[in-house]
Amino acid sequence: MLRYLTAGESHGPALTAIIEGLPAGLPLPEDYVNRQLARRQGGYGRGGRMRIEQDRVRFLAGVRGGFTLGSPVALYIENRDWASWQEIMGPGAGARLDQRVVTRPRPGHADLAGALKYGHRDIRNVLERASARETAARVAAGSVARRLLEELGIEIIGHVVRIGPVAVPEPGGDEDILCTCLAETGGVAEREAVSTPDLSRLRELLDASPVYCLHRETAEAMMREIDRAREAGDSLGGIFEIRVYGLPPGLGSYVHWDRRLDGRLAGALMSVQAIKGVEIGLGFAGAALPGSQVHDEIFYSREKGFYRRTNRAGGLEGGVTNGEPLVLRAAMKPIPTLYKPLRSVDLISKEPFTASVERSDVCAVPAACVVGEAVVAWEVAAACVEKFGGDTLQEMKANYRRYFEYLRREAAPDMAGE
Ligand SMILES: Cc1cc2nc3c(=O)[nH]c(=O)nc-3n(C[C@H](O)[C@H](O)[C@H](O)COP(=O)(O)O)c2cc1C
Ligand SMILES: C=C(O[C@@H]1CC(C(=O)O)=C[C@@H](OP(=O)(O)O)[C@H]1O)C(=O)O
Repeated sequence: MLRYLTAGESHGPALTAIIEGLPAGLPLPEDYVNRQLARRQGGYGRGGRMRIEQDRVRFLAGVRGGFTLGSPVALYIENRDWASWQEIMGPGAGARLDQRVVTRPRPGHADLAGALKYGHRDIRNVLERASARETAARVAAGSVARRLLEELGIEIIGHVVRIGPVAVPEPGGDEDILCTCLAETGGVAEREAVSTPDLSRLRELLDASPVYCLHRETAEAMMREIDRAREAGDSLGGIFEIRVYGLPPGLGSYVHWDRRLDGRLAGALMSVQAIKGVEIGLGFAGAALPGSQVHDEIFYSREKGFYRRTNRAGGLEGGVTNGEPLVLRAAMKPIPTLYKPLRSVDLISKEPFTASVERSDVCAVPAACVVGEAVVAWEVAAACVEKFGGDTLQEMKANYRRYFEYLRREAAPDMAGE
């Protein structure tokens, strides 16, 4: 079983995670994880904190000579902002603590609900852990899962499909992803067509840039919208889409509610801070259509085996992967910390106030998309470990190969050479 826990406060010394259940022998360079951490930090619309942090992972346990040992992997990401917060966050926090107590809950954040739940009179005790700073640890853990999936030929790609009122026109189809990459500086890279079987160019583009969207014009309009929100002291949410390619049929199960992969994926995405909706395949649009326009008809040829011409189910039927790419979308609400003040009430004095803000992201949908890729990678890798098991990567790959041989024998005898 693959599992992980994270710990760490936003302005504490560091974030940590412990991962358990990885096979031994998985090549795991720190730089691989660092590339994903850098992608999460980027994206148009982020605030001042991202200029302070330079997230880099350090493996404290479970990795030796660049390979996993089969023992728990402990990882560590330093908070550079800690240097400015030691007096407030450190064990010696004393006199200054009284002056810096936070008693003004922000609507939309965990502040009020968290303070009431845990009996805190200083909202800092809530916001430090509720903060999406924690997603750096989740991306690090998810990158480890992603590395494992790469060994099995499984690819994960995410892209932004909506920022506030600006959405990409319907993507062309399942066959092609048209990708436009935007650097944080606002530079727009060449528009390129990338076909799904050849994902290497797309991966290169995405590695180079954290902000991406299917269409150049739309991406530019999204950035203008973020500028407008910043000038108005407001914030924006949006939607991102995650696709997973190269999956075998048969991950997850219909036999029990908590083994359904659709539920696990939706839960993982929904657990990301500020995510308020998740769709699989057609999702909510399917509710308005007749069944004949929703379900993916099944075809068979001796060369291909069973196949579909459409993928409206988003790669999942009965909570089980059906061999088509996974297509998942998540909706993020606008950032709750606003420069434009919203009304609230002081936790202690009960006096009404309008909030003042020191710094905040205006829009973090591209960053959330990278987090989305990570949590999806985690769930898919967990399902692979369940199905293919193995104490070593070699054993897991051999089990994986045998399963494919079985599928070929059953479904496409010609491909198995029979
Ligand atoms: C990558 C990322 C960055 C975020 N940045 C901020 C931020 O700068 N300010 C803020 O108030 N909320 C930010 N949020 C959202 C809050 O963390 C989130 O709204 C809060 O934890 C409450 O949880 P909920 O929105 O799921 O109810 C961010 C979320 C993500 C995923
Ligand atoms: C630190 C990160 O995001 C933070 C998430 C966050 C929140 O309330 O969720 C609030 C902001 O923190 P601060 O108040 O320190 O600027 C963001 O910068 C990060 O993504 O690494």
